[in-house]
Amino acid sequence: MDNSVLDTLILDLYDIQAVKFGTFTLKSGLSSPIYFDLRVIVSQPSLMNQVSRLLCQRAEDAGVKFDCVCGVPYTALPLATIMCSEKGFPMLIRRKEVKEYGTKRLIEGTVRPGETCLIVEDVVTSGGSVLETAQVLQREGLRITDAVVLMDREQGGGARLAEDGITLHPVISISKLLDVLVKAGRIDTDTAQRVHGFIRENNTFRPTTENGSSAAKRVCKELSYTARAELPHVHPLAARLLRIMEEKTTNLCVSADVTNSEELLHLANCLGPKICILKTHVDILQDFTPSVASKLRELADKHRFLIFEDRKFADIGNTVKHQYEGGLYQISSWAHLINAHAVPGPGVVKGLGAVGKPLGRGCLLIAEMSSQGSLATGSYTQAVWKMAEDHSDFVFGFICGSKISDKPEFVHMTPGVQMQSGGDDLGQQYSSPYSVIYCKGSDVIIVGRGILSSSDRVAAAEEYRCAGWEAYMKRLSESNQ
Ligand SMILES: O=c1ccn([C@@H]2O[C@H](COP(=O)(O)O)[C@@H](O)[C@H]2O)c(=O)[nH]1
Repeated sequence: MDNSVLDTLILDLYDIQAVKFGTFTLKSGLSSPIYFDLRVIVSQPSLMNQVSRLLCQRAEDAGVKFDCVCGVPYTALPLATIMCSEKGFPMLIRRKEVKEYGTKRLIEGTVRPGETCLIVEDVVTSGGSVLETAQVLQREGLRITDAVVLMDREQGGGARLAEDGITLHPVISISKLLDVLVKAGRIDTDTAQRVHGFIRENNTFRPTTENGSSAAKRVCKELSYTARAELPHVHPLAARLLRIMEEKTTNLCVSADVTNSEELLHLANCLGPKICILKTHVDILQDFTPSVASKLRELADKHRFLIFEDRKFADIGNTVKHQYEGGLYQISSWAHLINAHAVPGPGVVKGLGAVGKPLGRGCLLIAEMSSQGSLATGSYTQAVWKMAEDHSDFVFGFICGSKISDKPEFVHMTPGVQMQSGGDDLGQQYSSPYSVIYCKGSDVIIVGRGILSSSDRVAAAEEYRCAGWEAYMKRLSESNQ
């Protein structure tokens, strides 16, 4: 890339106040001696064209191969548009909010699962915005390997993205920017030193190591479900589930969210051959009786699936013991597995375990949720992972959006699955089976309305079974090549 072109661009950016020096409070609360506001370039058509050309050139010089382009909303959207218009690349648009009507899609444009999408961004600090967009695209089955960015603040974004297999290609680094501005006399060396110091002291990157480092995930060879069932420390119920999955070639859990017992039993009988787990919300049944539970158990034996009562226990140990064992539903007497929130602390697992362990039951911890704005992220998810590790005699897996533990004994189950990504009016967010199993490394897809709202539920379940299984086979064969 021609240095004089970059130097002129840097000076132009400074002159239109796209880069400012002083004291600025960032979104994170940090006080920064430098601030970028690249939004102002939308009013400078020739600069927009130049930046877009340089972004294309950066990708080209790095030999990046891609099929389509997506800009991180909002500043990079017009940049991506110009790149695509100039070079004839197909473009995708990421929505930040799901529409409340129409298709409810998060990505507009023609998505072809398996294709590679190049991400375009204006400024990268921690890499968080690029990752967020990458995750939405991955949920649609796209591969994300590279991102081009106009300005890298050199605060760890590149390293963070590399952990997720994304190479960052910056047109300008902050060091280069400071050099050019000092040489041109736009700022003095003290200002440049202050910024250098701030950047050094505020690196946002902390390598993830123990709980689900994606870098580690990629280098590990993957074990088949059967091989995992044979591991010495695997929970007996996890082993049973993994064997069922391999024998029936299914990683589909159907979420039987119906309100009538007859319909529930009918579903269990006709979808039984296609599924490894039937998930219930027993408290939405209008007519539950203990005989419904016994009939469900008979069907589970007949078709070889496990029953998962999605009760999401979240109280102190003593209370959850009663909720699990007693009351109207006597869940522990018929559900092979249950789940719990980690919010109350380890007491919730201890209480449930006191009831479930003697019966050979198992528990999943809710590490992440599929709903928009979920608070179960980041350090909370890590704490859940730790709680599972500490109680692996009862907890054998997670409800999560993607694989969070590298331990093959743990089973990862993901709700919010439909063939088309998007969501509902109440915040549910959907990813495809391919994205959940192949891209995100989860083990089981949990599908409710994707199947229940079909006029032919058996055919729909077969479609999901095939999609989930094929994604698993592809992941397995590629990881063992
Ligand atoms: O994070 C979560 C945890 C649980 N669920 C449950 O899964 C199903 C999803 O139903 P769809 O019709 O496929 O949306 C439902 O029973 C939820 O309670 C979840 O969606 N997300």
